This record gives sequence, C-alpha cells and structure tokens, in this order.
Amino acid sequence: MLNNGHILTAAEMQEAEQHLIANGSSVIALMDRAGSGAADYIWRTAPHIPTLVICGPGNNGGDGYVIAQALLEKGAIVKIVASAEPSTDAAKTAKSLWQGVMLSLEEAEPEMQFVDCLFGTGLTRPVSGNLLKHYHRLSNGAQRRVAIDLPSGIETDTGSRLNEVSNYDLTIALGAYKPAHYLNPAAALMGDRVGVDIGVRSVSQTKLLARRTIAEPGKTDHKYSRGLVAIVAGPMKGAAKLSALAAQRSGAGYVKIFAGSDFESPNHSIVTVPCDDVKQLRAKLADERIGVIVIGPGLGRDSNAKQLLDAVLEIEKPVVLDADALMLLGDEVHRLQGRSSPVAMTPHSGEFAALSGGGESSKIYASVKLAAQSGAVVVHKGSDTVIANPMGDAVVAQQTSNWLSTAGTGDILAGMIAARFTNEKDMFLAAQQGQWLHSRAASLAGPSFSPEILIDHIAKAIQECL
Ligand SMILES: NC(=O)C1=CN([C@@H]2O[C@H](COP(=O)(O)OP(=O)(O)OC[C@H]3O[C@@H](n4cnc5c(N)ncnc54)[C@H](OP(=O)(O)O)[C@@H]3O)[C@@H](O)[C@H]2O)[C@@H](O)CC1
Ligand SMILES: Nc1ncnc2c1ncn2[C@@H]1O[C@H](COP(=O)(O)OP(=O)(O)O)[C@@H](O)[C@H]1O
Ligand SMILES: [K+]
Repeated sequence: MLNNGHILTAAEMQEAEQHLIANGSSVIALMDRAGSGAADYIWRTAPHIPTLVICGPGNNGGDGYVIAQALLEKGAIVKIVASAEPSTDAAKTAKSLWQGVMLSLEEAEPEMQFVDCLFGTGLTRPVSGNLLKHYHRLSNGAQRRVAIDLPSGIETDTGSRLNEVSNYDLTIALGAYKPAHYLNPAAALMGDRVGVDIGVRSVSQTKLLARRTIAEPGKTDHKYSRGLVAIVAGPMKGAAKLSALAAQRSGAGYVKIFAGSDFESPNHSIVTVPCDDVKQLRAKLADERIGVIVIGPGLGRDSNAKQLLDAVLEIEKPVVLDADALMLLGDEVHRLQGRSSPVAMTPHSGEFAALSGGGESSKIYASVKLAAQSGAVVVHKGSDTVIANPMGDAVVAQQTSNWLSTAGTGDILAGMIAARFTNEKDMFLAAQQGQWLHSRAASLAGPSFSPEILIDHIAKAIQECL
C-alpha cells in the first residue's frame, strides 16, 4: 500500500519531499523515480500506442519529460507538447534530457494516448483561456487518457474541480495518495488508480480504510458477552428491521427492537420489546445488558420521535444516531459533548449539512470538525465515505459498488456499526469495520442487489476478516 495507506495533503506532500531531501535525496532523483515508475506502468498496460505527453511549467511537467524519454527508450512513438518553459531546476534538467519531438500548443495534434503532466499538487487556480482550450482539444481527441499524479484542474486537498476536467482511464499517484484520489467528484474522473512508490514514508492523521481483523466468538462467549444491540423503531418499520437484521449478521449476540406493540419481528430470533410510550421506553432501555442503542432509521421527525430521541440521549449508553435522529438533533450537536459513553453519527450529505451548517470545502476537514464539535465518531456517508473521530483522525473509504445507492443501505450500515461496537467497545474501530464490511458485502453481492441481499453477503465479508 502506497505510503502505508497514509493520505497526504499538498502541504504534507511538500514536507515529505523536504524530509527525503534532508535525508540525502534530490528533487531530480525523486522525479526520476516517479517518472520512470509511471512510464513502466503506462508501457505495461498500453505498449506501442502513439502518445502525446503534455508538460506544464512545474515539477508535474518535469515528470512528463522523464516519462516521455523513458517511453521513447522503450520504443514508443512519443511527442511532447509544453504549455510553458520549465520553472523549476528539476524540470529544467528533465527537459534537457529529452531527445524527441517538442511541439507548441498550436502545433500539437491529438494522439491515441494522452498523458497529462500539466499540473499536479501545485495547481493554485483554475486552468483557463487558451491553455484550457488546447487541454480539452488534445485530451478529448485521444482514446486513452492517463493523469500523472492528478488530472489537471483538480484541487488536491478537496477533490473538487477548479475547471472542467476530462475523464481519465488511468491515474498514477506519485509517492502517496492525496485526498482527491478518494474524494468525489475528482475520484470518479480518474479511472483506474495506481501508485508509484518513490520512498515517501510520511505519517498523516488521514488514512485509507483498510480491512481489519475480526475475532471469532471465543469458547466461553454467550449472547450477552457478544453484545445486545437495542434498536428503537418508529413509524417506518422496515428501516428498523433492516438495521436489526444487519446487526444480527454483523456479530451481535442478541438484537432487540423497541417498538409499539403492533410491531412484528422480521424473523424468529430478533425479539420485539413493546413500548407504547416514552416512559416505557425509558424504563426498558435501562436494561444493563444493552451494549448499544441505534436510533434514527424510520424514526420520523414529529414530536413523538423527538421525545424518543431525548429519552435515548438521557441514558448513558453507547448510541448510534442515524437518519431522522440526526435531523432532529440538527445543529445541537453540543448536546453530545461530555457524554461518558461513545456516540457514532452516520449522516449522508443532507443530514451532515443539517448537523454542521455546511461551509467547509473539504469533506475530510468538515468531518473532523464535526467530530471535534460533537465528541462523536462521524461517518460521513456517500460514494466517498469519510470516518472521523474527535482527535482529528480520519479514514477515507475506497468506493466499491455504485449499487449501494439504493434506499435502505444506510439503515444496514447503522446496525452493522452497532454490532461491531458491542464486540470491539471502540466506536472508531467499529465504524471502520462496519464500513469495510458494508462496502465489501456490496462488492460480493454483485449488481442490482436489494438491501436484503446485501445483508446476506455480510457473512462472506466477515469471512475475509477472520
Ligand atoms: N512532492 C514530491 O515529492 C514530488 C513531486 N513530484 C511532482 O511534482 C508535482 C508538484 O510540482 P509543483 O509543486 O512544481 O507543481 P505543479 O503541479 O507542477 O504546478 C505548479 C506550476 O504550475 C503553475 N500553475 C499553477 N496553477 C496554474 C494555472 N491554473 N494555470 C497556469 N499555471 C499554473 C505554477 O505557477 P504559479 O502558480 O507560480 O504561477 C507552477 O509553475 C507533483 O504533482 C508531482 O507530479 C514528482 O516529480 C516527484 C516528487
Ligand atoms: N454511489 C455510491 N457508491 C458507494 N456507496 C454509496 C453510493 N451511494 C450511496 N452509498 C452508500 O449507501 C448508503 C446509503 O445510506 P443512506 O443515504 O443513509 O440511505 P438510507 O437512509 O436509504 O438507508 C451509505 O452507506 C452510502 O455511503
Ligand atoms: K497531471
């Protein structure tokens, strides 16, 4: 895993480069490693394709000269189009070693393969004017597009587009993955993503979500030691059932649904606890054996739902807040501060905006900020899920299946995180395990699955973690 899965911002990448230089490397040596590694990858995946490499003024452009020269030496037909003269010493040196054809923007014509070395982590503003026009002409005219480090026009730390950016077939990250490699809209434009190791070993508080080991139940375990998950239901009963079924398949020893007396359990083993009013709920949730409470899926947003949420928040027990519970909480996240029991919040982007008020351009930074303000673990869902804790640590999930974009999959995630919490007793770890299993179960379920089929694949995902 590139840089051991640590994701670096543009500033952290610069620090990493300085660290390597202080330890005896040089920018040109790093550029050489990056460029020849990228050229090897391009050659291996698409040999002998006529290629146009577009080089910008900075070190991303410098990489382009190294890549073009390496491809030329392998026997490829390669041309370079330069948008400007190199402005760094390393890029100047790389250019001086180029032995092939060099074109101006006006002279260049599209080739089958377009290699984008215009801008990388040094992009400071939108690409515009004549340069943007030629970038689109030359990239759109190619059949295969490869971005070096990042597609030009992408903001490294947020993954947002500063200008219109082409779709790529392959993006080759250099040294370490950056936030934009996993955050949308950028990540969705990148095609396949690979990394070239140039010796960077820098630690960051942001990491890529990794598979974590899950322990099998021990010989002396029983249903209560593995954990009792309590799900508080509301009028949309299916949502609570999905959370409960998912919790049951994710390692909970016991799952109970606390609901009105007309509620029917989704199966024979999930127990329904009748609670016809808030008073009864409060009394029944006092059960010491309850390890975690899930509230929100299908809860509703009326005054009764609010009373149920208030009752749950009065109880000092670990809690997973999802869906309507988050909308009811709104910007009063300070209510969670100071609790002695851990809390996870699992908002999608609409719920996140209600909790935080919005305004941050980086999904990672926004999630870390909300975690710090609330004291909760935040699972900021979407096609690019970010998990943050109040200490400033963040984990970014790699997107697996677009088929997850269907109603009910979020209810499932809430139940999964709760079940992992009853086993691990660590909410940040539980959120990561739940998210990993959710993504992996989706991959294993194949195309066009229903939430019920997703639940059926959780066990196969767990199998891979034992
Ligand atoms: N870090 C490492 O360890 C290694 C990094 N490496 C590589 O270096 C890359 C980073 O290089 P970098 O810092 O030189 O920045 P880069 O992306 O080439 O662009 C900066 C240039 O573009 C200009 N410019 C900016 N925006 C512009 C715009 N909209 N329109 C027009 N111009 C614009 C800006 O000029 P200015 O803003 O001053 O006008 C400056 O001249 C990194 O992505 C990776 O590929 C590897 O070689 C090996 C090791
Ligand atoms: N395009 C996508 N790729 C990957 N995961 C996705 C995508 N769209 C949604 N998801 C995931 O699916 C789940 C949807 O949750 P949510 O919006 O709360 O749905 P619901 O409330 O209907 O259950 C989240 O875990 C989210 O991260
Ligand atoms: K680039």
